[in-house]
Amino acid sequence: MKLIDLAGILPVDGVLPRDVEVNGVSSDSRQVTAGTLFFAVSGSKADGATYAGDAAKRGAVAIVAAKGAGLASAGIPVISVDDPRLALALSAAKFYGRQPETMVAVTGTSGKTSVAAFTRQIWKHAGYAAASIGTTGVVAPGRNEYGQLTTPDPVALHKLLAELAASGVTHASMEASSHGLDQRRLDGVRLAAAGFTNLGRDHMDYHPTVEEYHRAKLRLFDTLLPKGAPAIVFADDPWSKPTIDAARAAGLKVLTVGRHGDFLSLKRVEHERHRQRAEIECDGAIHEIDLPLAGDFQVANSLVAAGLAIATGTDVGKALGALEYLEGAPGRLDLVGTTAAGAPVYVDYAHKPDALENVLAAVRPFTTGRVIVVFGCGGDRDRGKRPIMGEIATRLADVTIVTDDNPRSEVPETIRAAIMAAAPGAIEIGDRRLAIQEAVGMLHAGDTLIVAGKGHEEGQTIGTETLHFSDHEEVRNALAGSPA
Ligand SMILES: CC(=O)N[C@H]1[C@@H](OP(=O)(O)OP(=O)(O)OC[C@H]2O[C@@H](n3ccc(=O)[nH]c3=O)[C@H](O)[C@@H]2O)O[C@H](CO)[C@@H](O)[C@@H]1O[C@H](C)C(=O)N[C@@H](C)C(=O)N[C@H](CCC(=O)O)C(=O)O
Ligand SMILES: Nc1ncnc2c1ncn2[C@@H]1O[C@H](COP(=O)(O)OP(=O)(O)OP(=O)(O)O)[C@@H](O)[C@H]1O
Ligand SMILES: N[C@H](CCC[C@H](N)C(=O)O)C(=O)O
Ligand SMILES: [Mg+2]
Repeated sequence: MKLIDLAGILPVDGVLPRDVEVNGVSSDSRQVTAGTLFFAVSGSKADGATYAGDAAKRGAVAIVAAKGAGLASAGIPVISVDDPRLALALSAAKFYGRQPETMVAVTGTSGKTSVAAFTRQIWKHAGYAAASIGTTGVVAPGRNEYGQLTTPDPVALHKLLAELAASGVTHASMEASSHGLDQRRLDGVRLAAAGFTNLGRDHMDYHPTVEEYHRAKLRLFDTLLPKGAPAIVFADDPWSKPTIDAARAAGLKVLTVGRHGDFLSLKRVEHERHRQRAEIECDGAIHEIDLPLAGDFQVANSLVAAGLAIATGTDVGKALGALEYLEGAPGRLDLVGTTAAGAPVYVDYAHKPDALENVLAAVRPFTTGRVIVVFGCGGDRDRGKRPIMGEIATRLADVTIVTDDNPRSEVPETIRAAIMAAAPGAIEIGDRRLAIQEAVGMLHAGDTLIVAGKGHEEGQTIGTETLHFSDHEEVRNALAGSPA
């Protein structure tokens, strides 16, 4: 790519000859090689401007920096912009070029991974080559990779989108995290539609208030979606109305789903143990769907996913019919096994209050005995959620075992103590393996066990070390060793 190709994005004129070759874009000086355009962004730990000299030494062709960054001494040309993160996202989109023709994104506190996975499955069922991108990684035809971030950084994202498009993927669904939206990671993505699931307490270590957290999520609707594009909004959440209002004000075509939904209206749900029967009305016609997943929230996620698929051209009957074949995203109310007496054990990714509340409520209807929960809270994350989750667990479960999640740099006992302070009667077992064994050993016929917080994760981070750890493996081992 020539520098001039970025003319619509960056004020390149007069900085360098127009035909200078740019052979890469990066915001990480460590990734810079000869010919890379380096973007100095200010982050949570460092200011990229500090690394301008490093980038220059490694052969950067120029530096894109915030106005007033004062990089005159870097020794290479500096292009000043208002928003270097935005400039990076748009430049990465331009540099890598191709994206799947139909891209959708979903945001919300809970359900993003599930909705992205369901949308991919619906499209696949309808015959499209489809991909999903999110917390559990990238899934596409012939591709299944573990990922680091829920919303990848724009350079990695656009490289991936170009690869997917080149491999024939026409439809892709992705998660839009509040960090990703705030940090402009999605700004260069050409979105056809977007979805909203719900809003609850999350990432209070990053967003100062829940209103600001909501505003970050709203960028998807009021800034990123083109006017007139469909916004699929779950209608039964306390934050649905402000989201609908904002999407309408932004000139979007708002399609609501759920019990209060107009586009896909949920008329009735009958719970069975590991499945549920739902009656969904669309355009005056009732569709009876046998959903092979447990949990009210999975009905909500299925409706948002079906809404996204239908709004981007999938036939209604095909989209709703595909719900009968859905597989849950790994580690989301994931039935790992049952005891000999038939008590189910689920691994679930609930690591925030609303998710924990939902998952515990979801299993109650089919639990004739006790609901038992094993969970902890991650270190170096929002401390405020710890007592809230302790209260929810003891209110909704019959037996609560408080254990370690990813303690990271914090003292595990301190994290547990903060949960225990609001969890009267809870049992404390720091070692997650022992906690799972103990819980499985307690199960009688009719009981349900939820091991919450780590879902699909394959490691446990203690200090700076991540050791292999899988709730799925631990549950299977405990079930194999359990007598009853
Ligand atoms: C707090 C946060 O969101 N951090 C993300 C952010 O980093 P940052 O911009 O704050 O970077 P920084 O470390 O302060 O450095 C500033 C700049 O200096 C650059 N630098 C740094 C060192 C150097 O030698 N040279 C150099 O150029 C860095 O590359 C960066 O551009 O941008 C980076 C690139 O995109 C991300 O990798 C990084 O994610 C960190 C690892 C992270 O843990 N993020 C989590 C909190 C996150 O984003 N989570 C969300 C939501 C999860 C969910 O609930 O689903 C997600 O989307 O995954
Ligand atoms: N629609 C929903 N409403 C409430 N809780 C939900 C919903 N969907 C999922 N959950 C709960 O949240 C957990 C995470 O679900 P999922 O991974 O789909 O959401 P996410 O938004 O991608 O979360 P994260 O931001 O942690 O990646 C599930 O394991 C379940 O406990
Ligand atoms: N994307 C989230 C995942 C949290 C998962 C939980 N197991 C924890 O470690 O707190 C985060 O990094 O905050
Ligand atoms: Mg996710």
